[in-house]
Formats: sequence, structure tokens, C-alpha cells
Amino acid sequence: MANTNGQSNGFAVHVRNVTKTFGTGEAKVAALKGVDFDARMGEMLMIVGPSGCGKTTLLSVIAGTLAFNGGEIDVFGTPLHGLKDRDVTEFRKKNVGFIFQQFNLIPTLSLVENVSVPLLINGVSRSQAEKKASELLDRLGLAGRGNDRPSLLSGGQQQRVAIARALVHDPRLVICDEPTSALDKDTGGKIMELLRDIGRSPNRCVIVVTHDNRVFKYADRMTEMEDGRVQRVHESYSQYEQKGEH
Ligand SMILES: Nc1ncnc2c1ncn2[C@@H]1O[C@H](COP(=O)(O)OP(=O)(O)OP(=O)(O)O)[C@@H](O)[C@H]1O
Repeated sequence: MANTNGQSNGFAVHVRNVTKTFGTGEAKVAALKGVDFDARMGEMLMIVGPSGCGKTTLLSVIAGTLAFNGGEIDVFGTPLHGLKDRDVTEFRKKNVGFIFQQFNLIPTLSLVENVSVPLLINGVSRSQAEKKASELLDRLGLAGRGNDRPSLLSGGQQQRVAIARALVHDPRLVICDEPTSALDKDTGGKIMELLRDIGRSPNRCVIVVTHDNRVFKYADRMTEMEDGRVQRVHESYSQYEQKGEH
């Protein structure tokens, strides 16, 4: 799907016939059995489905943190299947931000230091990185908290710090694994509104894996997985609800 300027015809992520197995012999598990999947620019897409159906595995191969066995994955027109491991790592550092259920903040670092990490990894100077991190924390409602340690914050505040860390290097793809599972309904709703706004910005895309049916309604589109495959794609949450096949 890549064209000459490195964009991919409206697709942020384009996955075809991707397979992934874990283990060997009797312990072999086929986690992805030929997945076709698309995420568009300017959307927040949710991946839903029963436990063990392959959601996190799909997220990991798209993000370039896990190698896959077969098939093709284009991210913003770059074919991950054609890159060496080292180049996948470089691509990920620049283009992907991550948000997890347990926030994964470093407890011994201040909020500003936590948020600076992706910039430091990309070679930005400490003073520049901390300036940008501090500005982003301000924008996310955490002005004046930059020198605090994460343990002083509520769950919702910690998740906002994690969002700042995921966005600070201006990645085009933001990958979220169960971002609201540790949060109450109202806080989770606010976090999803924020993620949806981020996803809807031009040339960006947010992909969320979640079990949390309290937040399904925030999805722009939904992809249902079952047993290592994408079974259905819904153009909106209301379409997902109406089909009622889940
Ligand atoms: N590192 C691993 N080694 C072996 N098997 C694995 C590994 N990671 C995942 N699996 C297996 O691959 C399958 C898909 O797992 P995956 O975590 O992608 O599912 P999931 O849909 O995200 O599940 P959940 O909703 O419970 O997080 C499962 O059978 C799981 O046990």
C-alpha cells in the first residue's frame, strides 16, 4: 500500500495475512492465524474480543515489539516485514507511543523525567526534553506537578502522565493496551475522550485493545477478534451494538 511519499492511502496500519506462533512441538500456540486488519489516519480504533484471541499479540506485532512469522504489516507506508530488526526499533522509537493498563511509570523519577524518556531515547538534549515534557504536562492538567513522584498522583493523573509520555515525541501511532482497566468509570471516560481527540488529529491514529465495555462507546470503529483472526469490523460503536453478535 505504500506510495512514493511514504504515506499509505489513508491507512495508518495495513495488515495482511499475518501469522504468529509461540513455542514449538506440543507447546505450540497459533496466536495469529492469518489476520487482515486496517486502521485509518485520524481515528481511534478499538480491538475487542475474548481473552486469548490474540489482541495483545496483534498490537505487539503492529508496534514492532514482537516479530511475526508471515504476512505483511505496513505502518504509515513503511513495510515492517521488509525491515531489519534494528530498523524496526528505530521506526518504533520515532513513530509509536505506548500506553498500558498499569501506567508503567518509573517510580524513582519525577513526572517530568518520566515524560522526557522517549525524547532522550531519540537523542534530544535533557534540557530540551524536560522543557517539552513540562509543557505537555501543563496541557494535560498537571501544571506545577512536574517534580512530584508518580506515587503522589491518583490513577487518572498517572494515566495522564503516561499519555504525556506516549505523546511527547509526537508519534503518529499511539498503541494502548487496556488503558482504562485500572480506573473508575468517570476517570476512564475522561481518558478515552482524550485518546479519541488524539486519534482524530490529522495523520495520527490511536489503537486501543480493551475488555472494558464501559468505554466501547468512545470508539470511532471497532474490530472484533476471535481465535487468532479478525471476525468483524464495525464502522461505529452503535453498529457494533446493533449487530449484537458478540
Ligand atoms: N509469550 C507467549 N508465549 C506463549 N504463548 C503466548 C505468549 N503470548 C501469548 N501467548 C498465547 O497466545 C494466545 C493469544 O494471546 P494474547 O495475549 O494475544 O490474547 P489476548 O486476546 O490479548 O488475551 P487477553 O484479553 O486475556 O489479554 C493465547 O493463547 C496466549 O496464551
